[in-house]
Amino acid sequence: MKPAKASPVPIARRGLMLVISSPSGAGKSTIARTLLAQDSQIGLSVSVTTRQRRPSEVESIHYHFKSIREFERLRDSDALLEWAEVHGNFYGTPREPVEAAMAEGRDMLFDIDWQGAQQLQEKMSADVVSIFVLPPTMTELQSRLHRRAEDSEEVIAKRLANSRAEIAHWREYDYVIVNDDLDTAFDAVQSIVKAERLRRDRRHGIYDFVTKLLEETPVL
Ligand SMILES: Nc1ncnc2c1ncn2[C@@H]1O[C@H](COP(=O)(O)OP(=O)(O)OP(=O)(O)O)[C@@H](O)[C@H]1O
Ligand SMILES: Nc1nc2c(ncn2[C@@H]2O[C@H](COP(=O)(O)O)[C@@H](O)[C@H]2O)c(=O)[nH]1
Repeated sequence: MKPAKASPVPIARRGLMLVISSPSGAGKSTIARTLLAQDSQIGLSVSVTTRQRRPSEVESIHYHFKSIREFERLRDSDALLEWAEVHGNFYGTPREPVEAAMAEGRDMLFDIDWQGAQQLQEKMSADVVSIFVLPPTMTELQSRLHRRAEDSEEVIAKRLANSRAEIAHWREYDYVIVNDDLDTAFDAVQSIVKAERLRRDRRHGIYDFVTKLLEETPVL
């Protein structure tokens, strides 16, 4: 009897999950914004948070601002792909937009902390590409938080106090970049995205090739 021919199941090309983390003030949101402005193929995952809105922030563009009760309702109904308490507030990634983007092969950017990065890595490691951004010095980190002038002295002090513990997670990331000169740091991120897309597309191309190869009927 002839062995049954393997019937390969075609896989759709999935989107990249680009995770960017850093201690507060190192510049990840600045880099993320520039990337989103220059690369229309990447969408931003807009998080939910219980933090107070900053004067410069717009609802549903920067965050979905929620009460603690609303956040808990989302978390408890499994509507968040990951969540964490960061600097005394809750933050989480809405699940539905991410699953839709991945299934449609659209790339997504996540500006989330190391706890969120760990959770995405555990759940969707094949799709995750993670980047950790370091400040050039701790003094410059402090200056950037002051120059940004968006948070109170108390909040800045708390974020600086947390920065060393956050930096300790740098080894868990695929790439680590130092954001000294912004253009140089941005170039590095762009190169990472380009290389990872090539890797993903090549893997996908090889999959299609192998699928066709196995479908061939051998001439005996
Ligand atoms: N390379 C750089 N040189 C000088 N200033 C920078 C550089 N990168 C970012 N900044 C400035 O530093 C401040 C903090 O940047 P940003 O808000 O992007 O930090 P962040 O890492 O996203 O912080 P948070 O986690 O608190 O959101 C901003 O005022 C930004 O304009
Ligand atoms: N685990 C998650 N962390 C998140 C999310 N959204 C943002 N963040 C991180 O929180 C801190 C503080 O952000 P800020 O806007 O208050 O300065 C920063 O490290 C963000 O990356 C999330 O959905 N999940």
